[in-house]
Amino acid sequence: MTKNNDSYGWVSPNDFPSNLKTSKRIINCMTQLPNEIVKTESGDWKVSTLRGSSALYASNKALHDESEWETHLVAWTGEIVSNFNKTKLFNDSKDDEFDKFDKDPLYLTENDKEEITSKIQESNKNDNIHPIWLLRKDQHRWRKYAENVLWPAFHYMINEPNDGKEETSWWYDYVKFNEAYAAKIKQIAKPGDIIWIHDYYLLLLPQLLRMELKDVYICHFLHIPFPSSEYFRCLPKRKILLDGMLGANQLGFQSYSFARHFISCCSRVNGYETTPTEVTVHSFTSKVVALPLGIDIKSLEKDAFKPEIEDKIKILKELNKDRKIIIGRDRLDSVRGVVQKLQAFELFLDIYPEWREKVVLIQVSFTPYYHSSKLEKKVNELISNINRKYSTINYQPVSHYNMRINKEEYFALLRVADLCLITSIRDGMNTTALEYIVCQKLKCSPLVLSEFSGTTSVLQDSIQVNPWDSVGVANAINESLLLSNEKKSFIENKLYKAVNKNSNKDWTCKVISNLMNFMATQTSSQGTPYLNKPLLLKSYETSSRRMFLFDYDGTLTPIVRDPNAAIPSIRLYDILEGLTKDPNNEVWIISGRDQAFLEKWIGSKYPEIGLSAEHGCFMKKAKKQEWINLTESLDMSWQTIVEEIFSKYNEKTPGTFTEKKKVALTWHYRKADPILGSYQAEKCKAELIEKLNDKYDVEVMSGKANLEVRPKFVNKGEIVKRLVKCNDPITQESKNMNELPDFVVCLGDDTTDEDMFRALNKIEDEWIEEKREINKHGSYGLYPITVGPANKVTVAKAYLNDPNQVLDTLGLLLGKVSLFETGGTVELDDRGHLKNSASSLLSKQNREDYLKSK
Ligand SMILES: O=P(O)(O)OC[C@H]1O[C@H](O[C@H]2O[C@H](CO)[C@@H](O)[C@H](O)[C@H]2O)[C@H](O)[C@@H](O)[C@@H]1O
Repeated sequence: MTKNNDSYGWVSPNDFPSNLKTSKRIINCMTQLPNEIVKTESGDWKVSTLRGSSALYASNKALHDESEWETHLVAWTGEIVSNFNKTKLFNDSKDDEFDKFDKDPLYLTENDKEEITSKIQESNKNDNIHPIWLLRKDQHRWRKYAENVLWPAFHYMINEPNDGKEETSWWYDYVKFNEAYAAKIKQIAKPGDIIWIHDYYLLLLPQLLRMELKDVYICHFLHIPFPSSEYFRCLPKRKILLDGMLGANQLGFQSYSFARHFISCCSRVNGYETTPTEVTVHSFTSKVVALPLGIDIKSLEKDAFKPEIEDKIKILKELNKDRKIIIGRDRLDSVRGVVQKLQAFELFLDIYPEWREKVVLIQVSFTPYYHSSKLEKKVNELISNINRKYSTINYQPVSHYNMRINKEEYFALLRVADLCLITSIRDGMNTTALEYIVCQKLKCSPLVLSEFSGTTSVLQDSIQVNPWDSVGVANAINESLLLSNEKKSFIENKLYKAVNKNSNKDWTCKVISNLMNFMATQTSSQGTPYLNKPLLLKSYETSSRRMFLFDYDGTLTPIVRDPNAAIPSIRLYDILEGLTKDPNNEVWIISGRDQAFLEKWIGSKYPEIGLSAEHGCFMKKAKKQEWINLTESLDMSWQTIVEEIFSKYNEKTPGTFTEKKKVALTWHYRKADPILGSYQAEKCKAELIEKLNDKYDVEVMSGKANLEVRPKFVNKGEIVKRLVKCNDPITQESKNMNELPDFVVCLGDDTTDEDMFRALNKIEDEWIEEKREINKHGSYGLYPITVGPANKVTVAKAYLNDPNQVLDTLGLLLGKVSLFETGGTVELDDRGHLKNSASSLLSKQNREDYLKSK
């Protein structure tokens, strides 16, 4: 299918910054295809155009038809409707995992899928459409987490307290939904692609993609509001959701106030480093931008000013005689403020009697499938009241059309109106408001717009109201209807210019060019990615000589104020027990702690664990009693000098103390006043360096609210090197090829742990140089992983946020934790069952039986 070749005014792939690779392709990921798929009674597949989200689909279409970008669309099919069994497809019946009774015609053959795909491509005149098939019996399940949890919270509504069971099953489906997109995109993505993800159904997708794809540019755009951190923090999955979004290089919002809330959540909820326009997590920076969505003005003007519309306008005028027409068009859900609108309109007629019989409100509503009958009842009651109160024999103040009206009637209403009233209590972008402004370019009627709508960021010159202030809204209606023609056209002019300046095409171009400009400033599109846990799991399952090299404080246990209180949790013991039980696992703890601490809390309980104390000064092999001192022959006279300096600072700084180990000495200032503590630490460090550096072979290290001094001769990296490469870490006798580990997980949080990661990276480089064979997952199975905080510079290849996530990850390897708890990722079959799971296999069998029986 060919392009129009009207690339004028489009951002061009040739403008891509020269330091960046481009494939000249954009992969758009949307919640649903722009089509409805129906199986008719004759058994044919019918594909028709879906109503709604027109601005979004228009953006993809124009990119494909007019620009130089090769544009792809990845989207879910939506609920496939079978006319035989409509109710069944949409009912909420419990979907039993085994699909025992699932014999409905939703079983699609590969031929069915091909036929539907080609009909979709034909209907959109676009060959690059890639449907996502998720063919479970209860097709509605894929929407539930997004619509029952995210949507309300993002619109400042919190659900009733609940036991969380239902929400957990919705969450599993949400993860799977995102996962299905990731799997499809992985099949089609190429280096240099822009992957543009839309909206709140796909908040996990950016991170899922970043874990697996290299050299792609990911942007996400949220079409609904983003709430303040006080609301967002109520979501149990708040941290995973933010991390999911932060896999994107650029995050777009409808207005800066939404962007600001997002940034504040990143810093308040996840503790990340932020600026007013950026969030940085493990050296990876996401740009946060406010780019309000625009509409397709050209095609709207063409449609809204067609001759057929004039006839409809005439009829509307005749019906309403010389009365002023106020128009409202809203989805009937709790955030559109229809109740507030009706209350304000009633008040308007109460306090401005001169307008009675002279003004009508034509309210067009459509009830979404998730409608609340309570709301519908309230709206109907209010309308009856107003009409009862103010109707006359030839006048009815409110006409309510609760239906989807056709396009022509909609445009006629927007054009004939004397006022448009939008009182939403929260929305992202109200396209009715934008369309109204375009339709009013000749008549210039005013727009009264809620200040809680994201649309105000574009329509700054509209007459803005607080929908909660009925008197204020009533007054605004009166004043707007009394505006002089001159004033009206002055305002309309400004508003029209604002809408025109931000067309759908402008919005599309701005999202892309902002992303490109930002990427040009970044040295790498990657940063340190979040740990790819499914890959780690696969690698674990297919390896047989595994090593686990753990730092202790801040990695296996959270940092606490008192070093003596940082003792292992029951959960940690349970995990260490599981790991050591497997004869294929060798476990080491490589810590700054002294022997006594490690012996007491680890060695005495798990003699199978090897221990390294005081940053490599001492070692104790698994199942051995004796500790080996690697620093035996060294001069230790520096200890007295260090102790003296530390005690001087202890006296000067309340709350500080010295931890004296056998070799290393640590000065702790966590309990001191934070500002004084850091200040004294800097001075103390300088003094130590001055007194020690030339004379002794020791290192002064800044740790977590501490200063440590230990011999330079050994460090944690040296220990890692010996453990991985040698049969005996003391004699350093090398391992044979077939003795080398095929899986090494090395976890640490502190600067001293970077030595371990560096050592592991060096081993990997050597193995690459030696052209050693890689495993079937494309690596040597070496995993240097850093554990928060997010702002540190690291040489690790992946990150986890905190010790809790460390235990989750280890629990995953031991089969104690589900992948869903960790935010993905899982492989699915085309029905959304876990691939190769019992339910997937049974479902497949049922499908085959069903097809045979036909
Ligand atoms: O190598 P590690 O196992 O990470 O040990 C490093 C140091 O950890 C301990 O201090 C740190 O953790 C304490 C408990 O959470 C905390 O109170 C303190 O502020 C941290 O600096 C330990 O006391 C040191 O001996 C270790 O060298």
